[in-house]
Amino acid sequence: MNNDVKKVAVIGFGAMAQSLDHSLRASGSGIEVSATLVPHDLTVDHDGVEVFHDVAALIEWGPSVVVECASHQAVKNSVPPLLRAGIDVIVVSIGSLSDTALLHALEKAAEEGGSRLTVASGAIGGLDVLRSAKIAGLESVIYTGTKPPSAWKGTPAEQSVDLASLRQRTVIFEGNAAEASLQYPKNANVTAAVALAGIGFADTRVTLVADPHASGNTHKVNAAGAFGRFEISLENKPLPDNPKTSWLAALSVEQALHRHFQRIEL
Ligand SMILES: NC(=O)C1=CN([C@@H]2O[C@H](COP(=O)(O)OP(=O)(O)OC[C@H]3O[C@@H](n4cnc5c(N)ncnc54)[C@H](OP(=O)(O)O)[C@@H]3O)[C@@H](O)[C@H]2O)C=CC1
Ligand SMILES: O=C([O-])CC(=O)C(=O)O
Repeated sequence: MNNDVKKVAVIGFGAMAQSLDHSLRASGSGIEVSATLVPHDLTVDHDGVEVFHDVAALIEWGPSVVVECASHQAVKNSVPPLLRAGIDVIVVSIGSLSDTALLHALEKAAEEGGSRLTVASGAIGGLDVLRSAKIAGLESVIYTGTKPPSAWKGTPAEQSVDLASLRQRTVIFEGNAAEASLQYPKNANVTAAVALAGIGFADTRVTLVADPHASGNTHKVNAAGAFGRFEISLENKPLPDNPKTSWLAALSVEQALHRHFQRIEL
């Protein structure tokens, strides 16, 4: 891998990828999005971004790193061939990794290609603490995620509550991180990040809440283990184009990209 070549491609060009693109252009860092892999025709509102519909064509173009900002399906379909081709990938649709077979396939593809898969921290923090604490043994990890009703549109929550007429804080899901990741692929990637860093998908307890009084996306983690106790709470602002997605998730991808090109990872 030559870290001096900065041919950055993104998978998807929705709210997060566009936020990343604008932020990188404004940063003056010399790192910019130069290509995107999307499933349909798309007009990119400025020059300099090549649009691909086929992962083979993207591989041919020769990205130095690819950032997935799309979907669980994109991780499954597009990331293994990229890794096999020796291209490093940063993923943010982390809930896809609850599929153990996919995780193994990604590891095998990276081994074959001599490439590296990086999991962005996304909209959550404290993952370093969980990773360290896990070594001495974690007893419990509890995640609670709260978003305004509009963020739960198009999810299974609509089957149990009328989101439009909600007047009070309402629990829409209780279960573990494996179930949350599968049932809420656009809202519960953070539970997968917490599970992977900590006690695993089966044992990470998850509560998801729709709250008409919430102004943003709140993520809380409580953990206990041999190391002691840990509590973190984030009040994230959503991206203007997608109430489901926190701005912090886009920023986490941007910092993962900066670290990718650093000789010393700070
Ligand atoms: N780890 C974390 O904390 C977080 C992770 N996420 C993940 O990031 C993803 C992107 O978020 P966001 O940008 O806000 O979502 P958006 O829905 O705004 O954009 C996603 C874009 O990706 C495209 N897309 C979907 N599947 C594929 C595919 N297989 N190949 C190429 N493009 C594809 C979509 O196209 P189309 O519209 O045609 O479907 C859409 O344009 C989410 O779906 C979620 O999985 C989001 C928030 C937090
Ligand atoms: O962006 C967020 O606040 C969390 C999110 O959507 C996810 O974890 O999928």
